[in-house]
Amino acid sequence: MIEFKNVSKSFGSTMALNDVSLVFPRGKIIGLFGPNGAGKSTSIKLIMGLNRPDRGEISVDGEDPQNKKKNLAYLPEIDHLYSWMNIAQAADFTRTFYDDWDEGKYRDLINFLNLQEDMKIAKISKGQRAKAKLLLTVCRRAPYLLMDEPLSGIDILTREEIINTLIRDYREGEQTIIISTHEIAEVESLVDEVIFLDQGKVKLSGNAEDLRIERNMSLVELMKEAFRNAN
Ligand SMILES: Nc1ncnc2c1ncn2[C@@H]1O[C@H](COP(=O)(O)OP(=O)(O)OP(=O)(O)O)[C@@H](O)[C@H]1O
Repeated sequence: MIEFKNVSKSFGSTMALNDVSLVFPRGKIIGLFGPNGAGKSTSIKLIMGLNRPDRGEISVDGEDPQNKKKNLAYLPEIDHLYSWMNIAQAADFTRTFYDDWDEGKYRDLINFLNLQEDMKIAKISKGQRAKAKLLLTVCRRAPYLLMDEPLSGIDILTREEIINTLIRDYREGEQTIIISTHEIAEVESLVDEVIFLDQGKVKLSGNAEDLRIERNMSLVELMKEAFRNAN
Protein backbone atom coordinates (compact mmCIF):
# COMPACT_ATOMS: atom_id res chain seq x y z
CA MET A 1 0.00 0.00 0.00
CA ILE A 2 1.16 3.51 -0.79
CA GLU A 3 -0.08 6.19 1.55
CA PHE A 4 -0.07 10.00 1.45
CA LYS A 5 -0.68 11.72 4.78
CA ASN A 6 -1.40 15.45 4.54
CA VAL A 7 1.05 15.89 1.67
CA SER A 8 1.67 19.35 0.21
CA LYS A 9 4.08 20.30 -2.54
CA SER A 10 4.60 23.73 -4.09
CA PHE A 11 6.69 24.97 -6.97
CA GLY A 12 7.19 28.67 -6.32
CA SER A 13 3.71 30.12 -5.92
CA THR A 14 2.02 27.06 -7.52
CA MET A 15 0.55 24.59 -5.06
CA ALA A 16 0.80 21.31 -6.98
CA LEU A 17 -0.57 19.25 -4.06
CA ASN A 18 -2.50 20.81 -1.20
CA ASP A 19 -2.80 18.73 1.99
CA VAL A 20 -3.54 15.49 0.18
CA SER A 21 -4.29 12.30 2.11
CA LEU A 22 -4.97 9.16 0.10
CA VAL A 23 -4.28 5.47 -0.17
CA PHE A 24 -3.24 3.44 -3.21
CA PRO A 25 -4.33 -0.08 -2.14
CA ARG A 26 -2.05 -3.00 -2.88
CA GLY A 27 -2.82 -5.50 -5.65
CA LYS A 28 -5.15 -3.21 -7.62
CA ILE A 29 -5.09 -1.12 -10.79
CA ILE A 30 -5.60 2.48 -9.76
CA GLY A 31 -6.51 5.27 -12.17
CA LEU A 32 -5.09 8.66 -11.25
CA PHE A 33 -7.28 11.09 -13.15
CA GLY A 34 -7.59 14.84 -13.47
CA PRO A 35 -7.24 17.74 -15.87
CA ASN A 36 -3.94 19.39 -16.85
CA GLY A 37 -2.04 20.64 -13.85
CA ALA A 38 -4.13 18.64 -11.35
CA GLY A 39 -1.06 17.18 -9.62
CA LYS A 40 -0.94 13.67 -11.14
CA SER A 41 2.73 13.72 -12.23
CA THR A 42 3.75 15.45 -9.01
CA SER A 43 2.11 12.64 -7.01
CA ILE A 44 3.93 9.96 -8.99
CA LYS A 45 7.28 11.78 -8.79
CA LEU A 46 6.86 12.13 -5.02
CA ILE A 47 6.32 8.36 -4.72
CA MET A 48 9.41 7.79 -6.87
CA GLY A 49 11.43 10.09 -4.60
CA LEU A 50 12.17 12.44 -7.52
CA ASN A 51 10.67 15.27 -5.45
CA ARG A 52 10.30 15.65 -1.70
CA PRO A 53 7.06 16.86 -0.11
CA ASP A 54 7.12 20.25 1.61
CA ARG A 55 4.82 18.89 4.27
CA GLY A 56 3.28 15.54 5.16
CA GLU A 57 4.43 11.97 4.71
CA ILE A 58 4.51 9.39 1.95
CA SER A 59 5.04 5.70 2.67
CA VAL A 60 5.38 2.58 0.55
CA ASP A 61 4.39 -0.51 2.53
CA GLY A 62 4.92 1.52 5.69
CA GLU A 63 8.41 2.71 4.78
CA ASP A 64 10.07 5.77 3.28
CA PRO A 65 9.84 5.45 -0.55
CA GLN A 66 13.66 5.87 -0.72
CA ASN A 67 14.00 2.46 0.98
CA LYS A 68 11.57 0.85 -1.45
CA LYS A 69 12.96 2.06 -4.77
CA LYS A 70 13.68 -1.48 -5.93
CA ASN A 71 9.96 -2.25 -5.61
CA LEU A 72 8.90 0.62 -7.87
CA ALA A 73 8.96 0.44 -11.68
CA TYR A 74 8.38 3.82 -13.31
CA LEU A 75 7.24 4.82 -16.76
CA PRO A 76 7.85 8.58 -16.95
CA GLU A 77 5.81 10.95 -19.07
CA ILE A 78 8.93 12.20 -20.87
CA ASP A 79 10.95 10.28 -23.46
CA HIS A 80 13.68 8.88 -21.25
CA LEU A 81 15.22 6.27 -23.57
CA TYR A 82 18.64 7.04 -25.08
CA SER A 83 17.98 7.83 -28.72
CA TRP A 84 21.27 6.28 -29.96
CA MET A 85 20.27 2.87 -28.58
CA ASN A 86 18.23 0.22 -30.30
CA ILE A 87 15.58 -1.71 -28.36
CA ALA A 88 17.96 -4.58 -27.54
CA GLN A 89 20.51 -2.12 -26.08
CA ALA A 90 17.80 -0.29 -24.10
CA ALA A 91 16.62 -3.66 -22.73
CA ASP A 92 20.21 -4.58 -21.85
CA PHE A 93 20.60 -1.29 -20.02
CA THR A 94 17.44 -1.94 -17.97
CA ARG A 95 18.37 -5.60 -17.39
CA THR A 96 21.70 -4.69 -15.80
CA PHE A 97 20.07 -2.19 -13.46
CA TYR A 98 17.29 -4.37 -12.09
CA ASP A 99 17.45 -7.93 -10.85
CA ASP A 100 13.67 -8.35 -11.21
CA TRP A 101 13.89 -8.38 -15.03
CA ASP A 102 11.72 -11.11 -16.60
CA GLU A 103 13.48 -12.30 -19.76
CA GLY A 104 10.63 -14.64 -20.77
CA LYS A 105 8.11 -11.83 -20.58
CA TYR A 106 10.41 -9.57 -22.59
CA ARG A 107 10.73 -12.13 -25.41
CA ASP A 108 6.99 -12.70 -25.42
CA LEU A 109 5.97 -9.04 -25.25
CA ILE A 110 8.35 -7.77 -27.89
CA ASN A 111 6.49 -9.98 -30.39
CA PHE A 112 3.06 -9.16 -29.01
CA LEU A 113 3.79 -5.43 -29.40
CA ASN A 114 5.23 -5.86 -32.92
CA LEU A 115 8.61 -4.42 -31.97
CA GLN A 116 12.02 -5.60 -33.21
CA GLU A 117 15.22 -5.55 -31.21
CA ASP A 118 17.19 -3.78 -33.95
CA MET A 119 14.77 -0.83 -34.08
CA LYS A 120 16.69 2.34 -33.24
CA ILE A 121 14.97 4.58 -30.66
CA ALA A 122 15.83 7.73 -32.69
CA LYS A 123 14.10 6.37 -35.77
CA ILE A 124 10.93 4.77 -34.45
CA SER A 125 7.53 6.49 -34.31
CA LYS A 126 6.02 8.05 -31.19
CA GLY A 127 3.65 5.08 -30.78
CA GLN A 128 6.52 2.60 -31.11
CA ARG A 129 8.49 4.58 -28.51
CA ALA A 130 5.47 4.45 -26.18
CA LYS A 131 5.34 0.68 -26.66
CA ALA A 132 9.12 0.38 -26.06
CA LYS A 133 8.78 2.37 -22.83
CA LEU A 134 5.92 0.11 -21.74
CA LEU A 135 7.90 -3.01 -22.66
CA LEU A 136 10.90 -1.97 -20.56
CA THR A 137 8.71 -1.08 -17.58
CA VAL A 138 6.37 -4.07 -17.45
CA CYS A 139 9.20 -6.58 -17.95
CA ARG A 140 10.21 -5.87 -14.38
CA ARG A 141 8.50 -7.99 -11.74
CA ALA A 142 8.33 -5.00 -9.39
CA PRO A 143 5.38 -5.02 -6.98
CA TYR A 144 4.49 -1.44 -7.94
CA LEU A 145 4.20 -0.15 -11.50
CA LEU A 146 3.80 3.61 -11.81
CA MET A 147 2.85 4.85 -15.25
CA ASP A 148 2.62 8.55 -16.00
CA GLU A 149 0.47 9.21 -19.08
CA PRO A 150 1.42 6.03 -20.98
CA LEU A 151 -1.29 6.77 -23.57
CA SER A 152 -0.58 10.44 -24.19
CA GLY A 153 -0.37 11.40 -27.87
CA ILE A 154 -0.77 7.80 -29.00
CA ASP A 155 -3.24 6.72 -31.69
CA ILE A 156 -6.30 4.70 -30.75
CA LEU A 157 -5.03 1.34 -32.04
CA THR A 158 -1.72 1.65 -30.21
CA ARG A 159 -3.59 2.75 -27.08
CA GLU A 160 -5.66 -0.42 -27.33
CA GLU A 161 -2.48 -2.50 -27.72
CA ILE A 162 -1.01 -0.91 -24.60
CA ILE A 163 -4.19 -1.49 -22.59
CA ASN A 164 -4.46 -5.08 -23.84
CA THR A 165 -0.85 -5.67 -22.78
CA LEU A 166 -1.64 -4.46 -19.30
CA ILE A 167 -4.83 -6.55 -19.07
CA ARG A 168 -3.11 -9.64 -20.47
CA ASP A 169 -0.21 -9.62 -18.05
CA TYR A 170 -1.83 -8.32 -14.91
CA ARG A 171 -2.12 -10.71 -12.00
CA GLU A 172 -4.55 -9.31 -9.48
CA GLY A 173 -3.27 -9.15 -5.95
CA GLU A 174 0.39 -9.56 -6.90
CA GLN A 175 1.09 -6.23 -8.54
CA THR A 176 -0.19 -2.72 -8.00
CA ILE A 177 -0.49 -0.49 -11.06
CA ILE A 178 -0.94 3.26 -10.82
CA ILE A 179 -1.82 4.78 -14.16
CA SER A 180 -2.14 8.52 -14.65
CA THR A 181 -4.11 9.50 -17.73
CA HIS A 182 -6.62 11.83 -19.35
CA GLU A 183 -7.94 8.91 -21.40
CA ILE A 184 -10.50 7.83 -18.80
CA ALA A 185 -12.91 6.22 -21.26
CA GLU A 186 -10.20 3.93 -22.54
CA VAL A 187 -9.00 2.73 -19.15
CA GLU A 188 -12.50 2.54 -17.66
CA SER A 189 -12.60 -1.26 -17.95
CA LEU A 190 -9.05 -1.60 -16.63
CA VAL A 191 -9.12 0.25 -13.33
CA ASP A 192 -10.33 -1.13 -9.97
CA GLU A 193 -9.90 2.07 -8.00
CA VAL A 194 -9.99 5.71 -9.02
CA ILE A 195 -8.57 8.93 -7.66
CA PHE A 196 -9.73 12.19 -9.25
CA LEU A 197 -7.39 15.12 -8.58
CA ASP A 198 -8.08 18.75 -9.33
CA GLN A 199 -5.88 21.74 -8.49
CA GLY A 200 -3.85 19.71 -6.06
CA LYS A 201 -6.84 18.33 -4.13
CA VAL A 202 -8.61 14.94 -4.17
CA LYS A 203 -12.05 15.58 -5.67
CA LEU A 204 -13.29 12.01 -5.54
CA SER A 205 -11.84 8.58 -4.85
CA GLY A 206 -13.03 5.04 -4.34
CA ASN A 207 -13.73 1.69 -5.90
CA ALA A 208 -14.64 2.17 -9.59
CA GLU A 209 -17.50 -0.33 -9.62
CA ASP A 210 -19.00 0.96 -6.35
CA LEU A 211 -18.89 4.53 -7.68
CA ARG A 212 -20.54 3.51 -10.96
CA ILE A 213 -23.35 1.64 -9.19
CA GLU A 214 -23.84 4.25 -6.48
CA ARG A 215 -24.05 7.16 -8.94
CA ASN A 216 -25.36 5.22 -11.96
CA MET A 217 -22.72 6.86 -14.19
CA SER A 218 -19.59 5.94 -16.12
CA LEU A 219 -16.24 7.17 -14.80
CA VAL A 220 -16.12 9.78 -17.57
CA GLU A 221 -19.53 11.13 -16.53
CA LEU A 222 -18.46 11.03 -12.88
CA MET A 223 -15.35 13.03 -13.60
CA LYS A 224 -17.31 15.60 -15.59
CA GLU A 225 -19.78 15.94 -12.74
CA ALA A 226 -17.03 16.22 -10.11
CA PHE A 227 -15.37 19.04 -12.04
CA ARG A 228 -18.61 20.83 -12.87
CA ASN A 229 -19.42 20.90 -9.16
CA ALA A 230 -15.90 22.08 -8.35
CA ASN A 231 -15.99 25.09 -10.66
N1 LIG B 1 9.13 21.34 -11.76
C1 LIG B 1 8.11 22.20 -11.73
N2 LIG B 1 8.34 23.53 -11.69
C2 LIG B 1 7.33 24.41 -11.62
N3 LIG B 1 6.02 24.06 -11.58
C3 LIG B 1 5.74 22.77 -11.63
C4 LIG B 1 6.76 21.75 -11.70
N4 LIG B 1 6.16 20.54 -11.72
C5 LIG B 1 4.83 20.77 -11.67
N5 LIG B 1 4.58 22.09 -11.60
C6 LIG B 1 3.26 22.72 -11.52
O1 LIG B 1 2.48 21.99 -10.58
C7 LIG B 1 1.15 21.82 -11.03
C8 LIG B 1 0.82 20.34 -11.09
O2 LIG B 1 1.60 19.78 -12.15
P1 LIG B 1 1.55 18.23 -12.53
O3 LIG B 1 2.58 18.03 -13.59
O4 LIG B 1 1.65 17.40 -11.31
O5 LIG B 1 0.09 18.10 -13.14
P2 LIG B 1 -0.55 16.92 -14.00
O6 LIG B 1 -1.86 16.62 -13.37
O7 LIG B 1 0.41 15.80 -14.16
O8 LIG B 1 -0.79 17.69 -15.37
P3 LIG B 1 -0.73 17.16 -16.91
O9 LIG B 1 -1.96 16.33 -17.11
O10 LIG B 1 -0.80 18.44 -17.68
O11 LIG B 1 0.55 16.41 -17.11
C9 LIG B 1 1.06 22.54 -12.38
O12 LIG B 1 0.52 23.82 -12.18
C10 LIG B 1 2.50 22.62 -12.83
O13 LIG B 1 2.72 23.72 -13.66
